[in-house]
Amino acid sequence: MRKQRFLVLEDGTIFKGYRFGSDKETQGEIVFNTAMTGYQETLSDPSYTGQIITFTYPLIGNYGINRDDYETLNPSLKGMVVREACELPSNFRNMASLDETLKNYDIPGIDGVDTRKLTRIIRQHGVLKAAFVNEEADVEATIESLKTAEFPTDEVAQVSTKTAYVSTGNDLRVVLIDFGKKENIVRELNLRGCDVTVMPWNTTAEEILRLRPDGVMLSNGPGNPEVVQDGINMINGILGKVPFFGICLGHQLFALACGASTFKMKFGHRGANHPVKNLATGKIEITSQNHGYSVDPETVKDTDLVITHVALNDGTVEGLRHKELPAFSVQYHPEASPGPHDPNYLFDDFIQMMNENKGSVMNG
Ligand SMILES: NC(=O)CC[C@H](N)C(=O)O
Repeated sequence: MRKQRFLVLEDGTIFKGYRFGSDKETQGEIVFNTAMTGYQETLSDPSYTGQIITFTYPLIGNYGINRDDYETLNPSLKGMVVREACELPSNFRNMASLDETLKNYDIPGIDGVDTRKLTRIIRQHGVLKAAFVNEEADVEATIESLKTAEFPTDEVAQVSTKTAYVSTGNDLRVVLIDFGKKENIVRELNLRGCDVTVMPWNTTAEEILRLRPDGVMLSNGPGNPEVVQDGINMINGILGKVPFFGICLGHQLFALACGASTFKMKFGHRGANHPVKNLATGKIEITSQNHGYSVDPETVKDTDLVITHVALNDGTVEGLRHKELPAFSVQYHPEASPGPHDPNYLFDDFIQMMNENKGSVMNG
C-alpha cells in the first residue's frame, strides 16, 4: 500500500496523490516545466532552489538516474510533482530510481496528480505558493498558513561555491562566476579548451581582474536578480575591462548593471522547446529555458544595450549585447543538457570575442 500525500495550493485547491522520495513535508513556490526529457538535469539545476516543480510530461523517471547528468551534486529544489513516477527504470546508464535518488537527497515527491489540471491553474493564476501535506487532518490549516507565507528569493549565496577552484584546460582562461551554476557550463567551456576558474558569487571586480582572465562567464542562478547587488557591482567593475557572457541570472544582472529593470513574470518560461528569434540573422532557435524573471524591454531603450533575441511565444527579451563593449547575454540556456543544442554557437561566439580582445589594453 503506497502512502498518500496531499498537494495544496494557496487558492485552496487540493490534489490527492502518493508519496515518493523523502517522507518530509515541504512548502515553496510551485512552477511547471514542459520538457519531455532531462528530468535529472532539471531536478539538479540550482536555479530551482526553493521551488516545487510540476513536470507536465506524464511519465518521469523511466530511464533512471545516472552519475553523469547531474547539474549539481546538491539538488536544492523543494519538491517534485508528477503524474507517474516510474518505479522500474530501464537504461544502460541507469544507477538509481527517481524514488531512491530523492530519498538520498531528502527531497519529497508526489505522484498520481492530474498535472494538466494543475498546470492550467498555474497558467491562469500565475505561480502560487504550495505545500505537500502527509495527513488529511492538516490540509485546511496548511492552506490557511500558505496565504501569509513568504518564501525567500535570495538563495544565490546558498548554492554558490564557497571557495574558488579550477577546472583545467590549456587554452583561454575564463573566470566563471557561480551564482548557482549548472555544471554543463563548465563542460561546454572545457570542451573548447578553456581553463575555467569557478569563483563565488560575491567575488569583486578587482579579484577577477587580478587573475587577468581572457573572459568572464556569468552563470545562471536562483531567485530575484534585484537582490544580487554584489553581482551587479562586480559587472559594472569589469564592463569594458574584460569580455563577458551572461546566461539567465547572469543576463538579468548584466541588464540591471547597465540601468535596465527586471520584473517577475506571471508563470515564467520552463521547458525545452521555447522558440527564440535571433534578430541579427532572423533565424529561430529552439531553446531550453528556466526563468521566472525577465528584462523589461522599455527600460533597455535608455541604456547602452541592444536587444539581440526575443521570445516568439510572448515577445519577451531573450538576449542583449552592449553597443560598444565586448559583453553579451542570453536569457535561455546554450549549455542545455540534454538539449536542444541550437544555441550552442553562443559559446563559440564567446571564444571568438575573447580571441579578438586577447592581449588588448583592456586586459592589462
Ligand atoms: N535559470 C536562471 O538563471 C533563472 C534566473 C532567475 N532566478 C529567474 O527565475 O528568472
